[in-house]
Amino acid sequence: MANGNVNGRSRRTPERHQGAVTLRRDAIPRSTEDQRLLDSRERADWKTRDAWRALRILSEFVEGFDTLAELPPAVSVFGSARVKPGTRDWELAERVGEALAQAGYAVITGGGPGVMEAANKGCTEAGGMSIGLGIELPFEQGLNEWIELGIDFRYFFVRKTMFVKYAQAFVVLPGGFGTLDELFEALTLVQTKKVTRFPVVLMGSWYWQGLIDWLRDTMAAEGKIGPEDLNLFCLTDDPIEAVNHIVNADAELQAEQEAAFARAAAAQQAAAQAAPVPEGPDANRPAPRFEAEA
Ligand SMILES: C/C(=C\CNc1ncnc2c1ncn2[C@@H]1O[C@H](COP(=O)(O)O)[C@@H](O)[C@H]1O)CO
Repeated sequence: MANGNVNGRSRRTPERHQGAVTLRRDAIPRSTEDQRLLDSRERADWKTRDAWRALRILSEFVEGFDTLAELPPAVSVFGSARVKPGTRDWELAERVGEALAQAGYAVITGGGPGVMEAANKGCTEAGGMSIGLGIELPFEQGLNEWIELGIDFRYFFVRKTMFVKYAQAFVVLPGGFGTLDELFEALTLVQTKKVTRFPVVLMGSWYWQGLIDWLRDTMAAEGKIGPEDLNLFCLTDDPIEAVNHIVNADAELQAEQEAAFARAAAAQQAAAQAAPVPEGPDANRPAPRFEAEA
C-alpha cells in the first residue's frame, strides 16, 4: 500500500508489485501470478502461455540468485503472519531475531507481518541484516518496515528455494498452514538428503508439543516415518539455545567439509605419485643417468 493524503486524512492506496512493476488501483489484476499458473485449465493457448511463464519463472530465479549470492551466513525464520505485538509469540520471535543477529547471522523471513515482522525487528535493532522474501498475494500489504533487503516473488516455489539455499538453518515459531508447509518442506528435504545437515529448530513448546507427540505416537508408530526422523528437528523455547544449536551444527559441518577436502587432496596426491611415468619427451622428467654417473 502507498500512503496518500486526502482532505487532511491519510489514505492507503492499494498497490501490487510484480517484479519491477508497481500497479495501483484499477491496474491491479484480480488474481495473482501463482493463481493464473495453477488455476489455468483452458487448452487453447495453454502451450504458448505456459512456455512464456517458464521464462518469467526463470527470470525470478535469476533475480533471486543474483540478489542473494553475497549474503552473510543467514537463518530463515518462519511463523504466523497473524500474531500481534505484545503477545508471547511476538516476543519470542523478536528475541530470536536479536540472538541470531548477535551471533552474526542475517535473518531471512517472508517479509510479512506477525512473526516475520517481529524476527526482522529483533534482528535489525540488534544491528543484524534483515531480509524479506515477500510473495504476491491477493491482499498484499507490502514488506514490513524492518526489512533492509527485500525481494517480491510471484511464485511461491521460487521463493521457497531461496529460503533453503541461502540459509544455514530454519527456526520455526508457532504458525498456520504457511508455517507448516515451510516446516515440512525443510524436513522432507533433510529426510531425503536433498540437503545435508540442515538444523531445524522448533520454538514454542506450548504450540508444538502436541504435534511432536502425534509425530512420535502416530506417524512414527505406524511406520510412516522412521524413528530417526524424529531427530531431524529440535525443540526449545530459549533463543540462546536455538542459536547455539545452529552454531554447533555449522561448526560440525565445516569440520566435516575440511576433513573431506583434506582426504580428497591426499588421495589426489597419492594418485599422482603412483601414476606411471609417461613415455616420450617430458620436461619434468629427470634426464637419464648413465651407469658411470651412479
Ligand atoms: C495473513 C496475513 C498476511 C499474509 N502475508 C504474508 N506475507 C508474507 N509471507 C506470508 C504471508 N502469509 C503467509 N506467509 C508465509 O507463510 C508463513 C506464515 O503462514 P501462516 O499460515 O500465517 O503460518 C510465513 O513464514 C511466510 O513465509 C494477514 O495479516
